[in-house]
Amino acid sequence: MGDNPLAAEIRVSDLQFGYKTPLFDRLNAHIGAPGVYGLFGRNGTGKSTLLKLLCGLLTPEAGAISVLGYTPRQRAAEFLAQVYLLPEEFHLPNLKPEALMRNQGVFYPAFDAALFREYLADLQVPHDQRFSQMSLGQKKKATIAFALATRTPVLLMDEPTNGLDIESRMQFKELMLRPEHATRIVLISTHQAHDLESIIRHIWFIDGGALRLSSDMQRLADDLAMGVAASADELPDQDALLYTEPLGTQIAWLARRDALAADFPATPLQLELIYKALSLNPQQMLAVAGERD
Ligand SMILES: Nc1ncnc2c1ncn2[C@@H]1O[C@H](COP(=O)(O)OP(=O)(O)OP(=O)(O)O)[C@@H](O)[C@H]1O
Repeated sequence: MGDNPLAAEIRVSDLQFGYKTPLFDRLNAHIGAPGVYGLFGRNGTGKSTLLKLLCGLLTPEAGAISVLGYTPRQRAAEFLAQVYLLPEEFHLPNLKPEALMRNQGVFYPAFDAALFREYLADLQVPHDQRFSQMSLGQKKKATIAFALATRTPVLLMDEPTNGLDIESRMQFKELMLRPEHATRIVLISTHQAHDLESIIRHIWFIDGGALRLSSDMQRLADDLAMGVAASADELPDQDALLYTEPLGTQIAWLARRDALAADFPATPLQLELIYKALSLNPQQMLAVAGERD
C-alpha cells in the first residue's frame, strides 16, 4: 500500500525523463482535488509521455511521482485498479462491448455495468456489433464509455475527442459533467480546447520540458480579458494585447486584464484562444498568467 492510499492527489517532483534525448527537465506538478484538468502543449512536448509516466507505463530517470499515494512505476495491483489510462492509440480485441466489459471490467472494482450500457447508448455505439465491424469513431466512443464506467478515482485521457463528430463531442461533454465523475481526478490531454471549455476546472500547459502554467480557470479569468473587435481601431491598447487573430472581418483578441480600465467588463473565457496564445506567444502569456508560487 502507498503511504497515504487514495488521497485524491497527483504529485510530480523534479521529474526527469527522456527517450533518446531529454524531454522533461525537473518538471513539477500537483493536483490536490478532484476535477477535470486540461493538459495542453504543442505537438511533441510530452503530454502522452506524462500520462504514461503517471500510470506507471514508463520509468522516471530522476524525481518522484506519487498518484493516490502510490508510486506508479511499482505497478501495485491495488494501484492499477484505481487508475485508468485511455490512450490515444488503442487496440481492441474483436469482441462485442458486453464481452469487453466481462473480460476487462473485472480489473476495476468500481466498474459499473449499468453505467457502461447507458454511456454506450448515449454515445450511440452499437452494443451488439463486434469491434471489427465498427467505425473508428464508434470504437473510440466504446473506449470512452468503458473508461468512464471504470469509475477509477484517477482517469487519464489522451486526446479523447480526436476523431469524434460534432454530436459525439457534445455528448462527451455531457457525460463528463455527470455527477458520478465529480469525485474523480480526470486529466485530459487535448488540442481541441473548445471541447473542454465548459467542463474544465484547471489547465496545465507544458513546454520546453516543464510545466509552464498551472492555473484554475478563475485565476485565468482574473488575469485575462478577451473579446472580438469590429476593426483594429477598437482593439485594446497595444501594450495590453497578448494575442489577436482574424475572425472573418473582425478580430478576436486576448489581453492582460491589469492593463485595461478597472471597470472593463468581465469576459467569458475562451479556452481555445488562451491555448493559441500560449502556443504562439508563450513568453508574454506566461509572464501574465504563468506560475507565481
Ligand atoms: N517510444 C518513443 N521512443 C522515442 N521517442 C519517443 C517515443 N514516444 C515519444 N517520443 C518522443 O517524445 C516526444 C514527446 O512525445 P509525446 O507523444 O509525449 O508528445 P505529445 O505532447 O503527446 O505530442 P502530440 O501533441 O503530438 O500528441 C516527441 O518528440 C516524440 O517524438
